[in-house]
Formats: sequence, C-alpha cells, structure tokens
Amino acid sequence: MTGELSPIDKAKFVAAKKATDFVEDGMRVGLGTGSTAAWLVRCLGEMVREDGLRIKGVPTSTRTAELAREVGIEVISLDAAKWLDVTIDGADEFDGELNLIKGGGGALLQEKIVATASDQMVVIADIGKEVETLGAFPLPVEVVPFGWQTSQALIEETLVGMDVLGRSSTLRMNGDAPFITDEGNHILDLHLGRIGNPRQLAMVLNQIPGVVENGLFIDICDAVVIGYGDGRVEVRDINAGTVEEATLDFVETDNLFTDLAD
Ligand SMILES: O=C[C@H](O)[C@H](O)[C@H](O)COP(=O)(O)O
Repeated sequence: MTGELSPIDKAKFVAAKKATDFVEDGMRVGLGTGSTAAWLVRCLGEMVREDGLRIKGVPTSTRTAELAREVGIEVISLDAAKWLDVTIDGADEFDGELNLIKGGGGALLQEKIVATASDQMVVIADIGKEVETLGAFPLPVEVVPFGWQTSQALIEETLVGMDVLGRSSTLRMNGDAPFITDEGNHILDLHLGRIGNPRQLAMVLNQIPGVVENGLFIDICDAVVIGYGDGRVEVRDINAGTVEEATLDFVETDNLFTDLAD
C-alpha cells in the first residue's frame, strides 16, 4: 500500500512504531494480531532487516505468523520460547486501569496465553479504543463447537446476575459458515453495552462448560501506547504511573506499507 494513510491508520502506525522502544536486541517478543499489531510486525521486520535487530517472535495467530515470516522475523513457538520479555498487541477497548476487551479478530485465546507468559504486555491502540467503562464493543467468548447453543444459553442465563446492560449474544459468522478460530472453536459475541464488573464477569464466564476463554484481559496489560492521527503518541505505564508524550514523523516506505494486513 502506498500513498496517503487515513488518520486512523496513521494513529495505529505511530502507536506501533513507538512501541518498538520496548523491544531490545535478543528479546523474545509476543506478536499480537489485528490491524494495529500488523503495523508493529512490519516495523519490527524493518528493524530486523535494516538495523540488524535480533529477536525471536512468538505470533498469536496464523495470520501474524505468516506476516512475521514474510517481513523477516524469526518465528518460534511459545513452548520453545517458554517465557517472553514483552508482548505487544492491539485491543478493541481499554479502560483507565488498562483492562481490555480483545478478540475482535478472533485471536483472543492465543493472545491471552502469550500475554500472560510475558514479563510485560504493551497495548498499541488509536485513541478511539479508550473507554470509561468496557462493554460497548461486543465481548468475544471462545466456545467449543460441541453443544455451542447450550453454552450460549448458559452464558445468557449467567448474565442475568451480572452488572451488564444487555444480555444477547450472536454466533460470529464467516460468510454463511460459523467463524472458526485457530484452535478450531467458535466465537460468541456478547452484546453487553456496559460491563460494571469486568473482573467478576471474566471469572464467571470461564466457569461455564464449553467456554474456552473470554476476551476480557484483566490485570494483564502493563502499558498502553496511544496513537493520534496527527502523529502524536502517548505512553501510559500503569506500574510506573508515568505518561510520556511524543510526536513521530511518518516515514512511508514501500517496504513497510506493501501488503498492509487487515
Ligand atoms: O483478535 C484480535 C485481537 O484481539 C486484536 O488485537 C483486536 O481485535 C484489535 O484489532 P485492531 O488492531 O485491528 O483494531
């Protein structure tokens, strides 16, 4: 892809670019999934090819694994890495405590496993992902295909006792067929509107038979790099309690912008 980027792509790009500050030579790095994470993979690939950065990447989806290999990043499995220095990933929503909704692209299971096996998780996002209260974005829940409608009914029943606005859910589709995750499961999107107690909901959902994992990431994220369409970035570190602001230049190269992942 060449030419002028939209403000939202600029915001995603500068967040991803700034987040490369968290990556040092020799690190084992968890590579997220989605359009923002794709920018990160491309930026890291460029650093590998042009600056000699040596990293081992653990991808969170087959899509990211393909892109990482394509841009020159050495890819290893999580079991080979055992533990990661940092994972950098996108999010669908983040709140003031850096709790997240993830899974809009269906990769939440591998993403949560990889993020929790890391010393640090850094989220990269455009400013539109920040919310006061999680829940406007439908919460993805990964369920096994066997008896998924029973799991769905149990989930909706469980939501009656929860601090949420809505309780309906829909099976995610891919055209005419159910969406299938990398682990061969389905995704139910929960239309909750507002999640009053995300910590409680995350625990309760995972007790329901058939539920594999949910897209609430509680106390997992350490820092967020927020991008704006004009090139500004803000790095909020929840542990250090610091906020850093900067402005990045756009350096559009064919290397970085060809085959932009969706
Ligand atoms: O399953 C997908 C992931 O959780 C993504 O990181 C999330 O959906 C954000 O994606 P994007 O950067 O494309 O908005």
